[in-house]
Amino acid sequence: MSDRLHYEAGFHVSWERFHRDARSLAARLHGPGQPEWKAVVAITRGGMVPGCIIARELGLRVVETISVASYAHKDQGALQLLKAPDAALMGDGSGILVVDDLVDTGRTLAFIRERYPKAHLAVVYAKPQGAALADTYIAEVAQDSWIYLPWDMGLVYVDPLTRKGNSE
Ligand SMILES: O=P(O)(O)OC[C@H]1O[C@H](OP(=O)(O)OP(=O)(O)O)[C@H](O)[C@@H]1O
Ligand SMILES: O=c1[nH]c(=O)c2nc[nH]c2[nH]1
Ligand SMILES: [Mg+2]
Repeated sequence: MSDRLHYEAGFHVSWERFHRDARSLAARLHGPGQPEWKAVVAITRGGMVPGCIIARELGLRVVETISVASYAHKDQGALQLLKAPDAALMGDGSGILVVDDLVDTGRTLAFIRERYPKAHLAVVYAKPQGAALADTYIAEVAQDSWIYLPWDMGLVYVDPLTRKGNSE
């Protein structure tokens, strides 16, 4: 059963909105005062979509991935690195833009921060519990809301509020 069933509300994000918000994130990471970014590192899988949009906006051709999995089974709370980015590229994270779609509890970003303390951690959406772990984010979403991302949804028929006006 998915975690999302335990959330009070839903925050549904269309492709158009996600693209706009990811572009806003890119704009915040660009310009005076911002470092010359060496690379975008997307946290798979959700970070690959904003990672692509940001790399395009900022003209960055070096794009890496990091894959982190949570294992609730044996060791609850433990995260495991399934795929590390290139160590020579990463160093301590200086000049590296790590991108994810969202931060919720903050466990994923805390794991990344521990390994790459100087990296810039950028996410599109942040829930209050994990927001402080992100260096930059675009919109805050309530902790009790499940964020429905466009690649997890499809178009469906919705019943009208009333049957009035329909011939039987
Ligand atoms: O702040 P946290 O509580 O750690 O949660 C945030 C992470 O959870 C989701 O990824 P998930 O691990 O579900 O994998 P996915 O990106 O492959 O969907 C989301 O994309 C973030 O990476
Ligand atoms: O699609 C998602 N929406 C969320 O709100 C969330 N929180 C953790 N992981 C998540 N994935
Ligand atoms: Mg993810």
